Amino acid sequence: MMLAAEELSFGYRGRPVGTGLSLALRPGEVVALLGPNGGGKTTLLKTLIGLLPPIAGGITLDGTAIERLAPRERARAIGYVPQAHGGSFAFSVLDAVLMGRTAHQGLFAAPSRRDRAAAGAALDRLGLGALAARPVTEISGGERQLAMIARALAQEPRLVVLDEPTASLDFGNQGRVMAEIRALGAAGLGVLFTTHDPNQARRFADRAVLIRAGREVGAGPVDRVLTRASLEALYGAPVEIVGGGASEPTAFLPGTPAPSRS
Ligand SMILES: Nc1ncnc2c1ncn2[C@@H]1O[C@H](COP(=O)(O)OP(=O)(O)OP(=O)(O)O)[C@@H](O)[C@H]1O
Repeated sequence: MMLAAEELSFGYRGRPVGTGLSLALRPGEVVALLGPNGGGKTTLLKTLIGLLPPIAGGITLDGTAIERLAPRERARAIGYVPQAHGGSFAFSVLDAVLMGRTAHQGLFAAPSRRDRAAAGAALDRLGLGALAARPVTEISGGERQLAMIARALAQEPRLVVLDEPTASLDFGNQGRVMAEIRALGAAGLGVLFTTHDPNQARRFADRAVLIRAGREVGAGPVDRVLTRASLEALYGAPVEIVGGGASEPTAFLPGTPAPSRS
């Protein structure tokens, strides 16, 4: 399944955020979307999945205009993990994940055995099995974020769109979630995620799209697009590059180094 946007203008009523943006997400491909705060990443994601109407331009899923698909068809095709937020109702973790199955169920139908199996598998995959019965209001922010990812996976979508999926996660869980995202790509899903960490994009994504003030300023394979110069231009701030020897990994560091402390 392919998601494509052509010459998209997007934004809110009376407040355009971005223009002239074209982007394609193909099966088996992991794409990272990077850019400064307020640059339009979340607005673009919401537009791509049909939560916000485009101001101009078109979005298609396998060639069909997205607005011609019923919300249920869209929900089956694309899993969406919004940016982490605090307040929610005291559903159990399992029930929250089961809600990802809504697009597969009949109206008001109780979850089927298949729904429960998909939810259980998604919980186990993210290491949340032991938390299944806990209210989502009584788990940590990071655990809630993992539960939201499990909910999107329980949906068994063909494409997954994630807004800062590792924002509140500890170092170990960042690695676990990114490995999971990589695995989704390897399993043939198209994955689009936003991140503020170019190292994460470089390590786990195939392609990167850079947006600034709602306009694309770079797109292509991560090794080509993510350079010191492109990141300094993207964020308008100095970036240092470390490593990069023959067998050494390269990493980007924000800012300039502190003066020697010795
Ligand atoms: N509901 C809204 N109504 C009107 N304007 C909004 C709304 N939400 C966000 N904006 C504005 O749209 C612009 C883009 O915001 P958006 O959240 O898409 O940026 P972002 O790149 O995701 O930022 P961040 O990295 O800080 O999450 C900003 O100027 C923001 O103030």
